[in-house]
Amino acid sequence: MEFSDYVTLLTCLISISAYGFIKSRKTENEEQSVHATMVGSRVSVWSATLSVCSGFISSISLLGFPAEIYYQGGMMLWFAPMYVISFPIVAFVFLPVLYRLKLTTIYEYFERRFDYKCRFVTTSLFCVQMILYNSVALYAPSLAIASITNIPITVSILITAVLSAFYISVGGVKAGIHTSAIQMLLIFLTMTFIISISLREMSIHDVYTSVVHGKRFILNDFRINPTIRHSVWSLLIGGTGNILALFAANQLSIQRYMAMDTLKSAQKVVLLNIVCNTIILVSYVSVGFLIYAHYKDCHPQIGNANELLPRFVMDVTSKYPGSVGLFAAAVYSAGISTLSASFTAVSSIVINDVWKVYRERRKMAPLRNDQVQNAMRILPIVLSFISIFVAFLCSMLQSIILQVSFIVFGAGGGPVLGSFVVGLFVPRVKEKAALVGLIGSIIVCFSISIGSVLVKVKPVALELGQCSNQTLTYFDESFIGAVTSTPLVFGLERIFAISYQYYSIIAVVTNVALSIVMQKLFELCSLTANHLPVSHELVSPLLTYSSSKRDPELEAHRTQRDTLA
Ligand SMILES: O=C(O)CCCC[C@@H]1SC[C@@H]2NC(=O)N[C@@H]21
Repeated sequence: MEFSDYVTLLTCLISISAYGFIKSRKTENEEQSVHATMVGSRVSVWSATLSVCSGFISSISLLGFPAEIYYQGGMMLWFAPMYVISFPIVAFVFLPVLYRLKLTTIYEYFERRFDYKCRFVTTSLFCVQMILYNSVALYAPSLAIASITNIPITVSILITAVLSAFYISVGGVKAGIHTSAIQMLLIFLTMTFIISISLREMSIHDVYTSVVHGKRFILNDFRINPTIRHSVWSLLIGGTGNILALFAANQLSIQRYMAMDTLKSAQKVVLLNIVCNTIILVSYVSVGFLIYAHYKDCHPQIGNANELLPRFVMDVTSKYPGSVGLFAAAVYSAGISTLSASFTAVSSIVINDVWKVYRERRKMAPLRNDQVQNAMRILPIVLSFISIFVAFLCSMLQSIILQVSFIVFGAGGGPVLGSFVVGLFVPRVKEKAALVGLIGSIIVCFSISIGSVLVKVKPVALELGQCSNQTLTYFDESFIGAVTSTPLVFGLERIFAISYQYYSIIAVVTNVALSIVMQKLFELCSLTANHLPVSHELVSPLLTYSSSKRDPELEAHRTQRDTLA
């Protein structure tokens, strides 16, 4: 990186920090309640939309998606129709319940619907999931920065962690929401810049011809084999599961929705995310295709697939002063916005679902505002130390970070989503059965995730170009989904080879099925009396609506009961 790049990088980062700081100072006295400290309040729809969008667009997506397209082709574009299916489900199926119950964290729901044990297991799972995710999210920008500067990756990891903890401890959630909105705009700007600079050296027609010739213009893999990594089905069905796990059952998103004044504005935020996520997805695909077209005659030899985009930016845009710095700022801020948001989410969970509940159960005095505010400043710092440690471990792995994070969300978020679905749609299931369903789905998902490492899937070697005899071996292991490893007992290798996109759906199906079966069993053994009805506000309005249609008397009774209450 040149001097001008360092100036651009620092200017962007300092301006974003200053903006977050000023915004948070301005509103410091506005929000003193425990609720506001943890979820923020009165944020505009656009700020919240951009911040929800940026919540899960860290450097992992920024580096991972274009590399994925470059190595495997454009199938990921099927995420766009998948967003059109999944985000409305979040907005109209899950959000109304969260709003009706005025929850600060989603885990409160599990206690109200089931019991404290269910809340405890889902809370712990969330913390483990986010600590793993944070570590990958910390490693990704550090890797990018290390590959375009002389800064060693270890130093880069430390700087990123300190900056994210700083954002939150200085400004609280509100600063996080405002800075992440600005950071999202910076990401859009940078992607547009990379695309326009690249299109100066090749025409759209050249790019199209190259990707068609290089078999990257793949959009029509309709095979139903679940071991195919990216088929239309794995991306539509499995992708929907992933989006629901991320945007309906993850506190990182929920805390942003709950910062909206009304359900309607929160729903708008979720629906606008279809637009934001589609725009950014189209930019990943365009950049992936541009990278392929640029290197079609001589592909770069890089140590790690995630270094592909930084290398391309260095090769193509470095003649424009400050452009590499702009890219570095976007990658860094993508990382920082996600990290700061997830540090806040985990801190808020530890306070609300562990500390507060512990005191309540011990009949101790409720937490004071100043205690909550101090904890919200200190906890992000503690969490960043833990993440730094795990990120150092990540730097020893040579894994594909995008896939790793989807596995973490699938195995960690899928079971929680499953319990949410059981809670909302299967009123018959009570706490004991729900807990077995939850733990069963965690065991299944973790086993598949760990097992997937054991299975070697047939690699596809692709011609790289005329400049050497290299062959392309990244990312393509499960391209055709043919399992070639030694068969395991009971044909387990087929299960372990299932596309990582399906992990959330597998978790949901396992959780729901197991909960229903166990409930039946418990009822048969009379372990759980099934007489007590579940409060109607804890089940999906869709269910109460349809049951009231069938049973108007029941609904009349409920209305009367609610009026009295
Ligand atoms: O980038 C990350 O931190 C992890 C990967 C998350 C992928 C999801 S898919 C929907 C949303 N849009 C993106 O561009 N990335 C996230």
